[in-house]
Amino acid sequence: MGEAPAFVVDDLLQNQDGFDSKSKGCKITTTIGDKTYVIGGENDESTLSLEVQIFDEATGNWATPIVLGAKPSSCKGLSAVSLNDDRILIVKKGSTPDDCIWFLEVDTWFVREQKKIQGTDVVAWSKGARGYAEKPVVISGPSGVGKGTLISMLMKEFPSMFGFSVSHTTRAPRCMEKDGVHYHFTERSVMEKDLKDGKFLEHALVHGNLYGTSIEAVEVVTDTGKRCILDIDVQGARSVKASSLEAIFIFICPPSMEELETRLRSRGTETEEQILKRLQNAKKEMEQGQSSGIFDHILYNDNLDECYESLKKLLGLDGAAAATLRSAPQGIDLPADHSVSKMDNKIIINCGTAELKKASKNLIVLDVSSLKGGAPGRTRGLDVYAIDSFSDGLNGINQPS
Ligand SMILES: Nc1nc2c(ncn2[C@@H]2O[C@H](COP(=O)(O)OP(=O)(O)O)[C@@H](O)[C@H]2O)c(=O)[nH]1
Ligand SMILES: Nc1ncnc2c1ncn2[C@@H]1O[C@H](COP(=O)(O)OP(=O)(O)O)[C@@H](O)[C@H]1O
Repeated sequence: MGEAPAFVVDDLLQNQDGFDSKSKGCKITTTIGDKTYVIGGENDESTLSLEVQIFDEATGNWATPIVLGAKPSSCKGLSAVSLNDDRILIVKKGSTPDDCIWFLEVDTWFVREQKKIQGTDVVAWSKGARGYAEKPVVISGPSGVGKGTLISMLMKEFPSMFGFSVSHTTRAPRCMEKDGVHYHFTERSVMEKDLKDGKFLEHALVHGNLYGTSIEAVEVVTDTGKRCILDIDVQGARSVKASSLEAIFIFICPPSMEELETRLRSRGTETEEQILKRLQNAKKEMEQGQSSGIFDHILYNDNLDECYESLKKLLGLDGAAAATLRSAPQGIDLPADHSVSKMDNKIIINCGTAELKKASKNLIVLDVSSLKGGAPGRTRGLDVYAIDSFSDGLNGINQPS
């Protein structure tokens, strides 16, 4: 339990209507229900770190929660607004355009689940990203069915469109596999610690080894504007389905178990013992893949070229527009000097800069009505535009520039 900073107690005694966050010194407080979240901590003279403490009004106690997700870097100041009582939108002052909007999730589905697992207070950071990235693609299927082959074909034909989520695994590398490219080959103790620290979107024990998708593995792909491909087993697909990562789920089936065995053996990467284990697990995976309701599409990989064409078709890549280059998602350019308020689903950022005033655009609006995703991972769907507060008033909000 933490010590209550004196000024925060003062703040807690005052109530403001409408705008629910207050700042004092280097910290900001936001009250949701019985709990007040105190965000910020002095780093040095000019920067703040984003520590989190919780004051529970019902018990009068202070708590330092477990903080999941990649934490925002230090900044020069903060503004905060609570959204839907389950997350706090944070605007970091004086930060780069792609790093100024963050969400501290305090009661989202993910946080509630983590609270149950950890048995204590949990909050989770999620970085805000403008616009939408196309849904990630989850590909599952038994060992040797051709998942890797199909994914390689897709990445070769559409290198600017797809990026591979590089998983962590405790299994040993095969002779052609490169660390950081095919997998992050990891010591079991290291991976277990990272799992405990909440760095993974999902993980599973497969064929006797740990495999997992780190949050970062998905984010590094999505941040480049590419569509993320995950090659994971059925257990992992189930976890992703339950998470905030909205994805397309595809299960690949072999034409027969005999053919699956032939492919596994001819690949020549496993020992006899490993092959037998994979074949045994394949039966279970086939049953789950076809009956669990997780998968949106089931493809049969009999003839490779035909299966690849079907895969492209269901990803919308069979037309002329298929090779269109995707651009990276844009950041949000906020000046250091600004104040923040809230109106329904719109966050109004008043930018007092001379440059913006000259251009008659001194209010920036963040429309948060269509947020998608969230911890673990990015919060997408932020719509951002500038308006002229003097001539349009706030009625001008519906005039995106
Ligand atoms: N849950 C989960 N499964 C994974 C992950 N990465 C790989 N797998 C699955 O682990 C299984 C074994 O993969 P691998 O050792 O590369 O063997 P292969 O499938 O025979 O090529 C496959 O079903 C993969 O889809 C991951 O990050 N999470
Ligand atoms: N349709 C297919 N017909 C014949 N061989 C295939 C086909 N698809 C993949 N293969 C071969 O089967 C083996 C296993 O494929 P791979 O992509 O490594 O499977 P997975 O990633 O699902 O374990 C590889 O040697 C690959 O070249």
